[in-house]
Amino acid sequence: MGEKNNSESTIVIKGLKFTYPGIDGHPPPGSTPLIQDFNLTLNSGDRCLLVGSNGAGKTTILKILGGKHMVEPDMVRVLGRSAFHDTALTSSGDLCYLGGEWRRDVAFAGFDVPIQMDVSAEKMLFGVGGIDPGRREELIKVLDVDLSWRMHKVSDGQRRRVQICMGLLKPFKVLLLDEITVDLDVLARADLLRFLRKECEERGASIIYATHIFDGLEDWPSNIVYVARGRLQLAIPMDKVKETSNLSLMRTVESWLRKERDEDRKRRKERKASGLPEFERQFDGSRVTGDPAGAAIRAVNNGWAAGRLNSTIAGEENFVLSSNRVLRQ
Ligand SMILES: Nc1ncnc2c1ncn2[C@@H]1O[C@H](COP(=O)(O)OP(=O)(O)OP(=O)(O)O)[C@@H](O)[C@H]1O
Repeated sequence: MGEKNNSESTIVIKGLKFTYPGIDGHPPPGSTPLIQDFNLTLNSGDRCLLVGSNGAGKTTILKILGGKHMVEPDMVRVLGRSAFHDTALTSSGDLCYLGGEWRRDVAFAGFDVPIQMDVSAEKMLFGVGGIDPGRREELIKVLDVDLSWRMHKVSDGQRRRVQICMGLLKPFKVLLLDEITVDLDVLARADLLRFLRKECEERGASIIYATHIFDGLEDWPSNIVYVARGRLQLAIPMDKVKETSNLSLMRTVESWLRKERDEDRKRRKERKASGLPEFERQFDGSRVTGDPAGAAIRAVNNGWAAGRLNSTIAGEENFVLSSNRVLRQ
């Protein structure tokens, strides 16, 4: 973890920089990168908790690591290879990403399977070839899956259990989890976390887990990584966190986020006072992030685009301003 870089390193991020492309497929000219100056090394066996406020860039980082966004090959190495360019990393199951669109479909070794069709859990879990039967049995037990469940008739949490079970069938070397345990009941979550811990301790797998739910996580991570505004703020072993703070994990993270929010507010106030736009990442000609509704309204008021705005966009996350309307992403 941190600057250590040895033969056991499973993830090496060096000077990562990333900007989402605009509507023309290219980063908007002059835009500030969303992710910048990001360096991190993770070693075999690390269980890393990725924390940060909404919009900090956690999903973006996990997707880059999962090979879903292209970056220069030297910026991100997973198991010594470029996750985006080396598709064998995911198809072999060595690199596994569970999150995002995966919540709707099951992504298994590069294939997406709709999760709501009329199919039994058994068919899903036994329909995949080349799986160690012992591992499958263990996962079915850990996630307490009833093989007779019909996927279109089960609850969200039951469906999620089958999904997670599918996702973990192949013995991954690097696992990226993006807030996937939200629907699980306390028992399922605890058992899954125990299983994942064992995978790291016994097989030397590495896991990065992005979550806002700290319940039951107190003793799970070996490291914690805190990201704010796409920049790495902290990457430390959990022992260090415990040494420096006697607060619970949740309270510790809460204190970091409060400090960040107060600093953000102060910065915005200062920018406003000096006549600069309140939000740094606002209308850039094609895309609005940050406070999109506010920035979009300001952009339109300033004559940058003829907008079709109404109250329904307030509070939404992402907009593209086209020449005559605001499109929600
Ligand atoms: N496809 C996209 N195009 C443009 N900007 C995007 C896109 N996806 C996300 N963003 C922006 O990137 C920033 C980081 O988003 P990201 O989803 O990585 O944050 P996060 O830390 O995972 O947030 P949360 O905790 O809410 O899930 C946000 O400001 C968001 O608006």
